[in-house]
Amino acid sequence: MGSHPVEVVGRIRGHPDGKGEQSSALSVLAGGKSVRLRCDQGYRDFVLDGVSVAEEENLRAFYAKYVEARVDDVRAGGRCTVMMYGPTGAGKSHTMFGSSKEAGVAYLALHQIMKSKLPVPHGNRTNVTANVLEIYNEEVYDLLASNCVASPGPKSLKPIPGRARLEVRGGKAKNATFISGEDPSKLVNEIANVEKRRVVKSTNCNSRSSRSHCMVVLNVSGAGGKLILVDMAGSENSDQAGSIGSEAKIQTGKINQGNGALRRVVECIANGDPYIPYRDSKLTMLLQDSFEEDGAKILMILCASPDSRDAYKTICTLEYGAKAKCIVRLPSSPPKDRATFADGMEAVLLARLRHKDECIERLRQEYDQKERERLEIAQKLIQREEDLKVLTLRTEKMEEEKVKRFAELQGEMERMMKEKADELRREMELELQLQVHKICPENGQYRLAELEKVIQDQRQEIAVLHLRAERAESQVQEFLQASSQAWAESNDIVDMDLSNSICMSRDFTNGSTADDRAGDSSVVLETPASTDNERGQEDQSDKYDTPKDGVNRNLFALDKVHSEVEVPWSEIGLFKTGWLPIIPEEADEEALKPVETSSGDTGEDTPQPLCPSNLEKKFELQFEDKGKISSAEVSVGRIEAVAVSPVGTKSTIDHCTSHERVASRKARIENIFLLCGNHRELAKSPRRGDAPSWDTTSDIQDGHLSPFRPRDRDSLKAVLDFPSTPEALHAATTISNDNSDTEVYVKWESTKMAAGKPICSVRVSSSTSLADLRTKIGLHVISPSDFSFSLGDFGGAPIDRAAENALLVRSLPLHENNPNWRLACLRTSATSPARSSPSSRSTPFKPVENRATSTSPPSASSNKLVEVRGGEENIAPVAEIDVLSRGAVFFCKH
Ligand SMILES: Nc1ncnc2c1ncn2[C@@H]1O[C@H](COP(=O)(O)OP(=O)(O)OP(=O)(O)O)[C@@H](O)[C@H]1O
Repeated sequence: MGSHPVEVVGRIRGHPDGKGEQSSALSVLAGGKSVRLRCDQGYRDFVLDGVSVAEEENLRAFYAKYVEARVDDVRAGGRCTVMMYGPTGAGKSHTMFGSSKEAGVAYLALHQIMKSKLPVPHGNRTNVTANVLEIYNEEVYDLLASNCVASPGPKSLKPIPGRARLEVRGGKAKNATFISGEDPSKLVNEIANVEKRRVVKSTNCNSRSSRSHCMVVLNVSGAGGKLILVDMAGSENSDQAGSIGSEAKIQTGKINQGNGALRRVVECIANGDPYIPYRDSKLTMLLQDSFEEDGAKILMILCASPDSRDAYKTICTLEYGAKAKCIVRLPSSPPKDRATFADGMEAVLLARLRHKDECIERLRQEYDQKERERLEIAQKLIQREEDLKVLTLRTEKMEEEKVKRFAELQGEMERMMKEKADELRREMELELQLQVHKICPENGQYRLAELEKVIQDQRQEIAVLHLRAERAESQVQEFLQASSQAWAESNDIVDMDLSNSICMSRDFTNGSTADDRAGDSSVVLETPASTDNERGQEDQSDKYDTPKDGVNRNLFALDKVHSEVEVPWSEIGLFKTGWLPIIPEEADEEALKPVETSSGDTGEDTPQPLCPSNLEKKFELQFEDKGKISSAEVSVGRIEAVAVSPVGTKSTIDHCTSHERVASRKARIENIFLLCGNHRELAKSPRRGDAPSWDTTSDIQDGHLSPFRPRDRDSLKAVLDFPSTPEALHAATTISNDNSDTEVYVKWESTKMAAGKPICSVRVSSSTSLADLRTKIGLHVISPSDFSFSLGDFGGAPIDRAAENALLVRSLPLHENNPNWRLACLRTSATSPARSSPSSRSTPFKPVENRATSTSPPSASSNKLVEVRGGEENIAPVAEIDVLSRGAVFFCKH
C-alpha cells in the first residue's frame, strides 16, 4: 500500500499594495482545504491540505497548525523536509526566516526541537547539529564555514570568493560545516547571521530577492531525526525580474533550472515513472533522500500573492502543489528474490493503478461538478440573455416613447414660444403705437396740451373782461337811470299788435334774483303784455312767425329796457326760437308807436314808420321756424318791426328815430349787448326745452370758469380726430372706396367775430373731387376762385388749391350734428389763417356766431330771410341775423 508523503499547504501573503480582501484574486473555500483563484477568464479551485491567509494567521499560528506536528516527528527521529515554493516576492523567505517582528518557520522549528519538554528518545537532552547550505548557480556553498565572508553580491557567476564550495556526493554535501549545541538561542543567532550572507538582489519583483536556494539542515542527535528547511529561489522570467545583461539572464536561468528540476522530480514521482531525474540539479540531488526514504515526509508550503497581476504565476504554483500532492510512495523494501520482486512489482503497479483510478474518479467527479456548474452557468446565461432581450425591448420602447415625448414637448414648446412671441409682438406693437402717439406732433395729446395752453390764456382774458363787464354794468346803470327818466316822461307806450309781435327787452335792473345767481347773467326776451307766468311759453314762438292778421311778417317792439342780471336762461320764458341779440335802438316816446301791419304788398303793406328820421343802419335778419326761413331787414337805431317774407322777397319795415342821442345810446347798448352776449356764452345756459347736457358746476374748475362746454369739447375732439394735414387727409381719402352720394353743407369759415354764413348745400358723390365741388359751389358764390377749402371750421388747416384734384369729398369732415353730411368751409382770401388760429384769438369767448356751425344746418328749402330795417327805404342794411330753428340767432356785423 502506498502513502502520500507530500503534504501541500498554501499560504497567502498580504496584498503588496495594501489593498483589502475584496481586491484579492484568491479566496479560501471548503473550510481552509481549498483555494479559488479568480481571473478575467474565470476561476479555478485547487484542493490542498490546508490554506492559510497571512492577514488572518501570523507565522506562529501557521506554524502551529501545519508545521509543529512534523517537527515533533523529527524530534522523535523522523525525517521531514519543509520546502518554501512559489514565485518571486510571494513570501517564501518571510515564511522561512520571518521578520524582525515575528520568527520564521526555521527558528520556530529550532526552538521547538530544542526546548520541547517532551522526553527525547535516547536521552533527556536534545543536541542539534545544523549546517546551512546555499545553492547558487548550481553550486553548493557552505554558509557556516569559518572563512566565510560577506557576500560580494550577485554580479559574478564565478564561485563566490572566500566562500566554501561543497561537492555533492550520494545526495549529501561533503565536508559541510556543522554547528551544534543545546542552546537554541545560540543556534538561532548563528543561523540568522549566515542567512544574511545569502546572495540577494533587488529586482522589479522584490527589493531583496533571493538569488539562491537556501537549505538549513537540522539533525537531532540521538533520536536521529532530520529536518530540512528549504527556501527556494523565486521562479521568475527575465522580463518580469528586469534582468539586464547576459549574466543576469544566466542567473535567472540557473534559478529556474533548480525549480524546474524539482518540478520534474515531483511529477515523475507522482506519475510513477521508473526514472526520477534527481541529478538534474544540485537541489534535487540534495533532496533525493527526502523523496525516497521510507517514512520521510515532505511539507510543501506554496506561497502565493493575492495580486491578480501574479495570477499566472500563482496558477503554476498551485498546479505544481496539486501534482505534488498526488505523489504516492510505495514500499521500497528491497526484493529478496525474483518471485518476491515480481510480487512486489505487481503490488506496486496495482497500487499505482488504484491511485490512478482514484485520480480518475476524482477527476471525473471534478468534471461532473464542473459540468453541472457549466450547465448552471449556461442556464443562467440563457436566462440573462432573455432578460437582456426584455430589457432591450423595454429600452427600445422607452427610447421610442422618449423620442415621441420629446417631439411632443418640442411641439408644445414651439407652440408656447409662438404664442409668447405673438403676445410679445402685440405688446410691442401696442407700446410702439403708444410711443408713436406720444411723440407724434399731430397726436391728440400734443394738440390738447396746446389747446389747454390756449384755455389758460383765455381764462386770464376772461378775468380782464370781467373787469370790463363790471365797468359796462356801471355804464348801464347810468343809462337806465337816464332811460327811466325818459320813460317816465313818456306816457305813450308803443302800441303794438301784441298778438303778432313780440316785445324784446333787455332787463338790466338788479332784480331780486341777482344775489343768488352771482356770476351768471342772461337776457330776457318777453312779450310786452305777458306776465311773469307767461314768460317762456312756447306758443309765443308761433306769434313770432304768424301774425294774427295773417300778414307775412313779424313785429318787434321794444317794450322797456331793464336789467335782470344773473337770471339764468333756464328760468326765463323764451319763445321757441330763443333769444334775439338784436341791438335795440333807443326808443323815445314818439318812436315807440305801435306798428301797423298790413298785407305782404310792399306798397300797401309797408308798416308806417314809427320814427322815420334818425335811421342810420340796417340789419338783415334771417331765421328759421317750422322749416321756413324768413328774413327781415332791421334798421339801426330802433327796431320797430320785423317783416317776415319768403326768401328773395324782402319786406321792408320803415321806422324812424326821434333824435340824435339815440345813436350814441345805441352804440353804448350795442357794446353792452356784445359784452353780455359773450357773457351769456360763459353762462352756458341751456335752451329752453332742452335737457341740461352738463352740470354747470362741473365747468367751474379751480375757481375759474372753463371756456369749453361739453359741446365744445366734442367739437374739439372732432377736430383732433380729423386729419390735420392735407397729406394725412389724402391718405385717409384714398383708403375709402365709398362712392355713394353725400350732402355737403357749404359755409363760409367762421371767424373770431362772426359765424360763417351758410352758402348752400349740394348733393354730390363721395368720390367727387374738391375741384369739382368748387365748380358746383361757384354757382352760389360771387367769386368762385376767391376762396380756399379748410379742414374744419374756424382755423382748420387750409387745403392747397393744387391738391383739390386729388382730394375727394369724402375727405371733408363730417358735420357735427349730422353725420351723413360733410362740412365744407370756405375761407376767403381776406380771412387770415393767423387771425382765425385759436392760439392767436384775442378774445377768450367763443363768439356767438361760431355756434352757427354747431347747430343743425338750415335746409336750403326752408331758409327764410328776415329783414330788419328802419323807417327809410333806401338805407342799406348794416347787419344780417340768421335765425335758426334751434333758437340761436346769430349776429353778423358787416
Ligand atoms: N506574510 C507576510 N507578511 C508581511 N510581509 C511579507 C509577508 N510575506 C512577504 N512579505 C514581504 O514581501 C517581501 C518579499 O518577500 P520574500 O522576500 O519573502 O519573497 P520571496 O518569495 O522570498 O522572493 P524571492 O524569491 O525573490 O526571494 C519582503 O519584503 C517581505 O517582508
